[in-house]
Amino acid sequence: MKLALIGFGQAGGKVVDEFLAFDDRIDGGFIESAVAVNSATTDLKGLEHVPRENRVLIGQARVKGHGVGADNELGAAVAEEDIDEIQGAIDSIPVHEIDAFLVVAGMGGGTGSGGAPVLAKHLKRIYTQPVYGLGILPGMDEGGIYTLNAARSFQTFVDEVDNLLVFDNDVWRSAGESVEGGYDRINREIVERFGLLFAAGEVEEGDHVAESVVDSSEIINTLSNGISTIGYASETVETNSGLLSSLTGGDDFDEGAATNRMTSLVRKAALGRLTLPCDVASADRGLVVATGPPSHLNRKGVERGRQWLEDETGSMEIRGGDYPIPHRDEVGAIVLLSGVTDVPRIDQLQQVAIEAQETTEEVRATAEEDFSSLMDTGGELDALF
Ligand SMILES: Nc1nc2c(ncn2[C@@H]2O[C@H](COP(=O)(O)OP(=O)(O)OP(=O)(O)O)[C@@H](O)[C@H]2O)c(=O)[nH]1
Repeated sequence: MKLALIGFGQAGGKVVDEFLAFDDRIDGGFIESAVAVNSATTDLKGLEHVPRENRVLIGQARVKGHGVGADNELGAAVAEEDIDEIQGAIDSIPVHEIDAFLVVAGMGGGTGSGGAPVLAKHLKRIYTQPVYGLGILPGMDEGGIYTLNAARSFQTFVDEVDNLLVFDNDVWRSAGESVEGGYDRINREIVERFGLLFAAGEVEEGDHVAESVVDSSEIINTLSNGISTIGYASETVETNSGLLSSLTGGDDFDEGAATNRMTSLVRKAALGRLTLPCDVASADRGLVVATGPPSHLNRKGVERGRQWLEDETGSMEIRGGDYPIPHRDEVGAIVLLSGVTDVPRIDQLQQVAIEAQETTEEVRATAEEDFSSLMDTGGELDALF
């Protein structure tokens, strides 16, 4: 499906940059336009693939290009104040050509965490296309302010978008990895999963169209509301595209083995590491996509995988299809789980938000008490004079 990508904040911009590189690499054609929005000049300068004219600096009047320093209320305020600047870049997007907007942001910082929900609300008010979010959760060891920002803005972002796709940095960290090196690898993992999903809905005529190819309406119908997570599993295969194969006129492809392989890849994808770990059974809808060289994609395998997911989730809304990618030596299964509700990390974030709210109320109540006793003392003092 064709997307307009908008990266908000540093993480958002970097991930959008990586999406552009990925789309180019797989010849996916799923990105119509890409925009990056930030309150920090250096972050915008560091991007490689987002066109310069599509990089928007906001909040100049307040923070002079230095970022909002993890203050997500300020992030939201500068996004609201400079929404016209952002709209100026969006005006260059041929919106009638796109199937959806995707707003990408790290939930732990200030600019993206505060600004992404503001932008999503604005887009929904103006356009009829669905507006999806891709929210990146902070690692647990990043410090309280990051968790608190994520806890505060997560629900707002969910409420403003048609669906929030979630990636939890914490689950994808590797021990001993440098932060920067870690993000480069993590960003590749992000774009491979979400990119393959969106590219799946963008198979054009002449692109080896199989009967059961996934189309964008199936992705849109799966992403109906709430939050989503993605699982992915792949296996290297012999593509037999070499000289021997062209001489013998084909390969000794084993249909039964391909069916079993696909069924087990679907299970591995759903039960392995998800972008946001959750109880698979709590999903409301799902989509199974088989990717890889057309000769290795078989309908029975996808169908069995789809039925298995139906049993696991008890949902009647599990869709399935192919995304043929010629010249790839990997067969893979993408499992999109949407409307998931049993998510320990989100429960934990909600708890943090509740505690923060209670602390704020306690602080306010104590301040009010102190103030009124000060006033009483003031009254007594007045009486003395
Ligand atoms: N996956 C991933 N996460 C990142 C990356 N860079 C930062 N993050 C995460 O994003 C959060 C910080 O958000 P940023 O995007 O850096 O902050 P910002 O929105 O630019 O806001 P300010 O810097 O406060 O103005 C942290 O929780 C990091 O874990 C990245 O390249 N990839």
